[in-house]
Amino acid sequence: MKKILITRILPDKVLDAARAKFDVTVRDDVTPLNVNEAADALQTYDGILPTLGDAFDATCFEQAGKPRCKILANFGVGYNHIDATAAAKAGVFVSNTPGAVTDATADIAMTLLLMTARRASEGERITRAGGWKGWGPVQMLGTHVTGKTVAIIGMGRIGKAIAKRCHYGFDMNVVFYNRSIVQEPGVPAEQMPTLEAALGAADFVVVAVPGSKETHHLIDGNAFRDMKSTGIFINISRGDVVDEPALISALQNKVIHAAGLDVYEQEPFVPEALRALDNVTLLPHLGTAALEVRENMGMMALDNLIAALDGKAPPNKV
Ligand SMILES: NC(=O)C1=CN([C@@H]2O[C@H](COP(=O)(O)OP(=O)(O)OC[C@H]3O[C@@H](n4cnc5c(N)ncnc54)[C@H](OP(=O)(O)O)[C@@H]3O)[C@@H](O)[C@H]2O)C=CC1
Ligand SMILES: O=CC(=O)O
Repeated sequence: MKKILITRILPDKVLDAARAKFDVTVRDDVTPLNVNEAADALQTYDGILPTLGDAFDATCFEQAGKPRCKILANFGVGYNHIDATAAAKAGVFVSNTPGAVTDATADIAMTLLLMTARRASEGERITRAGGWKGWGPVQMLGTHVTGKTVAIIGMGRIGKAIAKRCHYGFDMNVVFYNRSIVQEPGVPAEQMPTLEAALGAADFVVVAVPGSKETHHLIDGNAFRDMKSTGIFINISRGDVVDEPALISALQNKVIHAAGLDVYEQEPFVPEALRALDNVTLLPHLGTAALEVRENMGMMALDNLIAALDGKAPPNKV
């Protein structure tokens, strides 16, 4: 039986399906594999089902030499923790789970957008603490969402699903910035020629690009200065797409109005300065956290792994 490593506990449905085919080791830990552990896994297992943050970087492939492993079947669409070029050189397939994550992640973007605009987490904290003294017409006034302009940065699968929700659900005007021309944004939407133009046009900015060398700190201090001072910033992509200290400074100095975040530069570390701010909504990377979604992601990753260990190209090879 082929030996595989699953680097986090997955839903039972996925683990049962994996155990029916393979000799499975499941790592019972929520911290990512470090470089040494990742290199060791490449030498020990025929296939690996890694996820967020597991350090399959260039150093790990150098360390592993000629690996036993044939595939890194990533659990998730974002694979910025894997050096796909180094993997290809080492003869290791890399696959991901596109599509399985799209709607759930778009829903979390909308959750953040609404919660932040309407000060929902702040209100919840007050209510839970017994601090609500009664309804008042000028109490806890937030930002109205319907009819406003949203700028989507990265108009791929998730960006388009967010655009659909904004346009059809909230009558919002959609503009976007994307690396290449998008022929079919899925809703009436204007592609902006520059990031600056998109940021400047919007009441809400939602970031949905992949993490990569190219997108590292794409959103920096200048980007926040390009936004309206009433603007609300949402990030569901990867933490390091945003310069976090610049975001904190922009919030503290009222360069922008508020922010809603699902991802952070050094997860699970969330800076105290961010946690101290009332005008931010902070979620613990909940984008795909729904059982059916995690099952679908797992089964998709497993299909990729099975294909590669049968000597075929995985269906979702990146
Ligand atoms: N919070 C969470 O739990 C989740 C987060 N994610 C994150 O969301 C990301 C996006 O996923 P998905 O929509 O499926 O990916 P896609 O590949 O479908 O979309 C990414 C889009 O970003 C664009 N893009 C890439 N680089 C740049 C750039 N430098 N400037 C502007 N646009 C750029 C791409 O443009 P082009 O057309 O040129 O390629 C593409 O349209 C994932 O990579 C992952 O990091 C995903 C799932 C859950
Ligand atoms: O962050 C999750 C992913 O699928 O990427």
